[in-house]
Order: sequence, then structure tokens, then C-alpha cells
Amino acid sequence: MEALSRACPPPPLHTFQPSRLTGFNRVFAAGYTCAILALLYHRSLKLINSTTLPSYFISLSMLISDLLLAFQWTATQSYRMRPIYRNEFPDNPGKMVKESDFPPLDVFICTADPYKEPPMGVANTALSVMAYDYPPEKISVYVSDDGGSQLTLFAFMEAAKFASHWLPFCRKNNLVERSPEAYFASTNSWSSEAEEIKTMYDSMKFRVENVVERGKVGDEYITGEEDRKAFLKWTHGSTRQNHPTIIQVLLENNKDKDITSHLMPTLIYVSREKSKTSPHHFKAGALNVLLRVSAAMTNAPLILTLDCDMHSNDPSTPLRVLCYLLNPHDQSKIGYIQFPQYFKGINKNDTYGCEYKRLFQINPVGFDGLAGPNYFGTGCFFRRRVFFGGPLTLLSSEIPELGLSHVVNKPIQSQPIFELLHKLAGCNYENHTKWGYEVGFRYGSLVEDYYTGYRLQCGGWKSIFCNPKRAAFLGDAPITLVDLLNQQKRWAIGLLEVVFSKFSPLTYGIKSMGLLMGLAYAHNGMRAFCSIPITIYAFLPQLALLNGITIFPMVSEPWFLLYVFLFIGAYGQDLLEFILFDGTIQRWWNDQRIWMIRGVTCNLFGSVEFFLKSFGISAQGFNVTSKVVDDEQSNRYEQGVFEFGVPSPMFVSLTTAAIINLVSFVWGLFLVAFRGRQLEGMFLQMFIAGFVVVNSLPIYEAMVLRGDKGRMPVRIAIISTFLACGLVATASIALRD
Ligand SMILES: O=c1ccn([C@@H]2O[C@H](COP(=O)(O)OP(=O)(O)O[C@H]3O[C@H](CO)[C@@H](O)[C@H](O)[C@H]3O)[C@@H](O)[C@H]2O)c(=O)[nH]1
Ligand SMILES: [Mn+2]
Repeated sequence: MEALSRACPPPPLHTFQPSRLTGFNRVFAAGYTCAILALLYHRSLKLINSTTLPSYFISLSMLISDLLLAFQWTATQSYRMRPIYRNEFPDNPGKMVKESDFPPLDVFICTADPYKEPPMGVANTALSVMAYDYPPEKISVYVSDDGGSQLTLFAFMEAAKFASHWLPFCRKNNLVERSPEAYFASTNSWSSEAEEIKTMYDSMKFRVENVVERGKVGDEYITGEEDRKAFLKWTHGSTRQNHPTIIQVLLENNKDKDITSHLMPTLIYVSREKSKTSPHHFKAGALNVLLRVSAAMTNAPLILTLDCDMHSNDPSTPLRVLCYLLNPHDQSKIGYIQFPQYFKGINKNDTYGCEYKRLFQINPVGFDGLAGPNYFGTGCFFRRRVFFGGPLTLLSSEIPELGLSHVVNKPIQSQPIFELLHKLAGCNYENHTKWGYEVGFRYGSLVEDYYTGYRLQCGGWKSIFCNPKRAAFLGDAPITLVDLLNQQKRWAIGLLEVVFSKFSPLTYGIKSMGLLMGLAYAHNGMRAFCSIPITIYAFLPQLALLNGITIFPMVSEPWFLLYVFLFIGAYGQDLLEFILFDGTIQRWWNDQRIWMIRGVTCNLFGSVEFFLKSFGISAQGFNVTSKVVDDEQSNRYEQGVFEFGVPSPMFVSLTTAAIINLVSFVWGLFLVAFRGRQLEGMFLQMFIAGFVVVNSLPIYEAMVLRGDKGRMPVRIAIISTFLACGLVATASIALRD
């Protein structure tokens, strides 16, 4: 036996190689650290030597800013210490294990609002995973509808019927695009068979969109008696926040067959019970209901979580996962496999930096060489086991049906299962249990994904970042500025909730996972704090310039070179990484601009809201990002034009900063040209103001040159102008010696 295995080693499943930049990164980090220390020394000297109150205030603000930036920079280094790239061999699991022995897979898809998340899109996501190159009878798709909407259920009834044609069609033609919408958009030369399927798809889409538009499912659309009964579960008093559990089995894998008599995946619609008096914990709550409901119905050892807009873009994805988790019951510590979030429909230069290249592509590669990436909320395959304690400590489940070894042997449509499911999806089930705290997806943060992944890793689980050439999933990114800022504000609040909890990455994180992992999580969690230095840098040097106060060294001083090195070093390394990850210079430019924009908008507002919330003054919920846009907006987006349009308070601080920078830059030029002032001492302040002005060109344009609906609302422009005047006046009093 031994001789045999020596003669024929098992085929490789995966490999990895360290990044070639590692050595450079480490040397550069050492050099840059010295420069930062020198800067802090210089700033402290200034502070100690300041003689007047205004100069003391300025020096202190600059020191605080630079300390925060230095912290963020230091924390980022953890990603650069050991980045690795992985490679999988998806053909090999099938050579080692029979298909019939592949582990079953439960897929969880969350949706929350039929108007912001069109049901047709959700159905496409489900169809794309049902059509995976994986034994269909091993796949079960659970759709969680937090919108509790008949419209979504209707879309899924239609999708279930369409699936019986779509799945064999994909298989027969070996399609790569298995979301029907993506497939029909990607080609226009069809066989007659494809033509037929397209007609079927279009008519389904018409019915679903028509129903959504009318806001109700008309009688003429309800075909079977079963379906009619399902809609009767919506009683008169049902609202989104208050309704009973509705669970509808739309396809059942050992019963339903497609038109070629193949088995089909299971498809189940779940709308958990909601009541105004019990907290529902947003998406984490929804996922925990799916964890329990699926345990009672199929209990697959592998789980894939998907947002409603993230369709599969590669049918071989589960096979890649098997390269790491061929036997999900084994003792390894690998808890989850995270795929990057890639987005469809981002414009050429990614105006709003929605690609999040650093967050979803660059940093995870760095995490991966340590203990693995954090969880991104979607495109992640988990071992069910991770939700029930650390690798060495299995927590017992409160009822046997939720146990990992529980084998489902009753038909899933039977009465006892039905009763159990209603109990498991009920809004009081979690009272006095460990759900959300030690079991399942974790509660307590608006970014349940970051927090859950973090707690799992603190508990000892490792993870893998899997980034194949062809994106495994494609999702929607926000394509208007205000949508992006609102999304990021939610993230900022959610991250701060973790940073200021007793599980803070800086304390608990470092203790449980070591310095580098703790810092990596802290970097991610504390990025809203960049709003402090960014806001200070956006106003203070400019107001000082207007008052003739210099706060940086002169060009001829040696300290000047230090500032130049720090700026070019950080920006240069950032640009290099961005380009190495297939970025373009224009995209990088937009990305650095949005970093500054976020600093004076969502991260600033998010931090303030977080502190208000901590004092119990206000509380924000999970505001779902819209996945629909009107044609005009999307036209402007395609052309790379900034979309303001709505009077968001976040635009006020942004516009005020843009105005102040312009005024101070022009004032500086004026001083040099007409008052004979030396540029030497003002150079760095002029540079910063000029840099912001160049970045703000779209804002000025939106204020004065544009007439379309996406321009800066006049009200915002006026308020900002007044504010800017107020600031200049205050500064001229406060900064006077
Ligand atoms: O009460 C809720 C709120 C949201 N969702 C779902 O959560 C998903 C993400 O919501 P979205 O509005 O798209 O948020 P994004 O900010 O775009 O999502 C990112 O950030 C979220 C955390 O803030 C993570 O949950 C997501 O996975 C991650 O992609 C969607 O499928 C929603 O349907 C629910 O199921 N219930
Ligand atoms: Mn989203």
C-alpha cells in the first residue's frame, strides 16, 4: 500500500508562492519608519517651541494628524510582510473522490427590499449557483427575504419553473455564464434552442417586473393551487417589520426533475418571523435563521453565503473550494474560503473607487500569508462547523436537529419538520441562547461580515483567499456618490462598533491572533479615523495660509526633504501596488481622490454618528444599498461625471473644503505675484491646497458649470459658501497672534 502511494502520489490540489515584493516591502518599511519617527520628532519640537496659543493649537492638530496617519501606515505594513498568491487545480478533486462523495452544499442568498434589490436580479443570482458544475442533488439554495415580500416569492416561483429548462441548457452547451441575464447580454448569435430559452426568460422577466411595478401579484399570474396557498400566508396585517414565518419549498432535490429528467437542486424561500418588539439583527439575524432552517432540512457541511446581487461567474467555483475542503469534516483549521468581490458595471475609470481594490484584492493577499483574509459578507464558503465554536472546542447545540451530525431523514415537507422550521425561524427562538454571540454569525456590528470573520479567526480558525483569474462572482457596486457615501458611512459605524467593543482588534485581536493579524484588523476597523487627519489637512494649512501663518518647513530647509520623501514614498508605493494588481493610473487617481472625499464626508459623519449612538442619542439601522438606477444617472456615470443631485449634508462639508482650498490657493498666488511674498515658506501649504483644488475640479464644475439633474444642488452650494465665509472669518480672529 505504501509502495503504491509512493509510486503514484495524489494529484496536487493547490499551491502558493510568496510575493516577489516581500523583500522590498520590508526594507522600505524600515526606511519609512525612520522617516516617520523623524517627522514626529520635528512635529513635537514645534509643539514644545510654540509660544502663542494659535501656534500651539496648530502644532498640536498637526501632531495628532500625523500620529493617526502614522498609525494607519504602520498597521498597513502587516499586509506587506508576507503576501502570498495561490493557485488551485479544480480538475483534481474529481480524480481523488467520486462525484457522489462530494460534500453537499447549502447556499444562502440574502435580500431585503424588492424595490432596492429587484427580485429578477436575486433570481438570477440563485439560478447561477443552481447551475454550478456540481452534482445538482447536492446543492440546496435558501433565499432569505427580509423584505417579506410576495413579489420576491413570486419571482422565485417563476425562477423554479424556468430552472428546469435553464439547467439542462447550461449543462448541454457547457456555458460559462450561468446567470441568464449575463448570458443573454454577452452574446447575440444564438441557436434556435437558445432563442427559445431566451423567449422563455424574457416572458418570465416581463411577468416579474410587471408584478413589481404593480406592487402586487395579480390573480392572473398565479398558476397552481400550491402557489395560491402560499400567497394566502400574507395576512392583512403583514408588514415588512411584522409578519409570521413563511417558508416555501419551491424545488426539492429528490423529487423535482428538469426537462431532461435530471435531478434539480433544492430551492427554498424563507421569510423569517418579524415583530416590532424583537430585535432582528439585520443580515446577521437573517443568516442565522438560514443556518438553523438549513440544518433541519439539509444540513450540508459546506455553506456559501451570497448577497442578492452577486451572481456566479464561474461554474467550477465549488471545485476550487474542494481543493481546500475536500473533506469538510476533517480536523484542519481552515474555516472558510473567501473569494474577492468583483463588480460589474463599474465605469472605465471607476469614478468613485467602487472597486475597493485595496480592501478586496490587495490587502487580502497580505492577510492570506498570515492567518487568512477576513470575511467579506458574500462569495465565501464556510464549513458549517465554524459556526459552532473554535477548531478545538465544539459547542453543543441546544436541540439535536441543529447538531452537525444530525442526518435529515424525514421528508422536508412533512408536518413535524414544518413545525420545527417555524420554531427555528421564529423571532423569539434566540432568546437565552448563544446565537449571535458564540454561535452563528455575530451580532453587535453593522458590518456583521467583518465582525464574524474576525471573531472566527480570534477563535482559532484560519481562512483562505481564493482569487482565480476568472472572477468567481460578480456583484453590483453603488454608482452614485450619495449611495457610495451612505454605504461607507454604515461601514464606518459598524467598524467602530467593533473597535470600541471589548473585542477590539488592538487588544483582544492582538492577544488572540498575534501582532500582525491584530494590526491588520485594526487598520481595517479604524480607517474611519483617517477622517481626522484628512479633515485637518483639508482646512488648517489653508486657513493658516490665508492668515499668513506658515506651518511647514521652507524649501531650503533640510526638513523639507523629509516631507517630500514621506509624500512620494507613500503615494508611490500605493500607486505601484495598484498598478501591479491590474489597475490603471486614472483609476488610481480616482481612488486616492475618493479616499480624501470619504475623509471629509462619510467617515467623518460616520464617526460622529457612532459617538452619538454610543451616548444613546441616535441609532442607525442597516440602510440597504440600492441596486437600481435611472437611465440618466447611468448615462452620466458611464461618462465619468460626478453625481450629486440630492441635498445630502455630506456634500456640505465636501463643498466647503473645496471652496476653502480654492480661495487659499488663489490667495497664495496673489501674495506671490502681487505682494512679493516668497514662495519658499508657503510652498507646502500651497501645494496641499493646489492638490486639493485639482482633485476638486468635478466639484467646482458641478457647482457652477452644470445644468443637469446630477449637479450640486443650489442649496448645498449656498450653505457651503456661507460656511466657508464663516470659517475664514473665525480663523482670522482665532489664528491672530
Ligand atoms: O436587514 C437586512 C439588511 C441587508 N440584508 C442583505 O445584506 C446584503 C448586503 O446589503 P447591501 O445593501 O448590498 O450592503 P453593502 O454595503 O453593499 O454590502 C457589504 O457590506 C455589508 C455589511 O455592511 C455586508 O453584509 C455585505 O456582504 C457586503 O457586500 C444584501 O443582500 C441585503 O439584502 C439583509 O438580508 N437584511
Ligand atoms: Mn452590496
